[in-house]
Amino acid sequence: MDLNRLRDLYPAPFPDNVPIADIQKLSLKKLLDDDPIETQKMFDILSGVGFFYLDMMDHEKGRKLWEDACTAARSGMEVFPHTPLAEKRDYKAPKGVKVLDRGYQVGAVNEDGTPRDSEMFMIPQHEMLGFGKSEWTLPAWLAKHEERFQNALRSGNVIANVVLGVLEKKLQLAPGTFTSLHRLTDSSGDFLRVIRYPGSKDVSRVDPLRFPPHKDAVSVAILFTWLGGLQMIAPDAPAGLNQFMIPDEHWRWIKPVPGTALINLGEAMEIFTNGVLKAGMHRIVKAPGDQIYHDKYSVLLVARPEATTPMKAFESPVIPPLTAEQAKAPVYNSFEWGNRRIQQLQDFIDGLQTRRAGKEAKLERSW
Ligand SMILES: O=C(O)CCC(=O)C(=O)O
Ligand SMILES: [Fe+2]
Repeated sequence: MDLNRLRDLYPAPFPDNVPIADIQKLSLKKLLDDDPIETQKMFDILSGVGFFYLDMMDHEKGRKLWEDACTAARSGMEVFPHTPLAEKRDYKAPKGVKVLDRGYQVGAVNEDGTPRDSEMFMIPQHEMLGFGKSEWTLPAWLAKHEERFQNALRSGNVIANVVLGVLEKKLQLAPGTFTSLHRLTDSSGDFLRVIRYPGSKDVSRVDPLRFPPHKDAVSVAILFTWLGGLQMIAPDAPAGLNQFMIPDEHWRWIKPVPGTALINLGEAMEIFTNGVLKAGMHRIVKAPGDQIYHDKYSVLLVARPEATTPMKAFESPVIPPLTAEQAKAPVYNSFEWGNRRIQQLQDFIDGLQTRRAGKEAKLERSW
């Protein structure tokens, strides 16, 4: 891969003196060919550590998605720093819709009006590709990039369904059990997210946490990122730690690998398989080493279950049946479930802000 063409995405090297996560790289071509060794590896990873790099370079569908992701990141570079905050904030999600599949979001804002930790915009797949009847349109500051977003969304759905197709087979579920719930045309809250984490000028004063520990409230997440900052919990960290209180020593850096996507599952897959598959916990901190001075961009594509899907376990010889206690829990549909999970994370973030500020503090949100 010609990294010279990607200088803008890799402005500084990843340092070699930080503890990195040991993450395997799988071949998209082999997964598409239903290679028994590669599909078994994927299943083992997704029922264990939860993250793998997917080589985008060994199949045409992967090369296409990689290009689309780089292009989406460059759209972010074009619009984020050059669009007034008020205009960005005008791109809102409708009230009550929490699944974060559309709109602009910014956390804390500096005194000079620039985002402190992160800013992001989301593009809803269903509307962006023109499915269903909808009045929805992109705001003016993003409209020029419409075709790029459409391309990335289409490519992302293809790759998510490769992963889901392998998983349903490994779980001895009927063909289509997962893939029929994640069609490109479904109304499901699938989205493209482009995130910018501003670089720091004064590193001594920065709060390292950019995005608190979380699991994604989705089925499959496909992440492209070029600078460090993303971390996962070390596989040998003690079990049962409070998700928000895990000490730094138990986190490992995820080193971005050119030409790959980082794949993890979200909590929907834990529910569908009653815990056989695992959603990887992750957080984002300031980029390591000299990367800290540069703006970091991420491009995330997610697949979610179709909106009316009941969020409960499927039956299969390899999925443990629900205990009597589990069976008592209410079953939400995918849309309700997604809204509740995001609300819970937001409540947590606001609680954290409040504790830090010593007084009631709610992040300003654009929805
Ligand atoms: O920016 C990243 O590396 C990951 C962002 C993330 O975890 C998310 O948007 O859910
Ligand atoms: Fe995430």
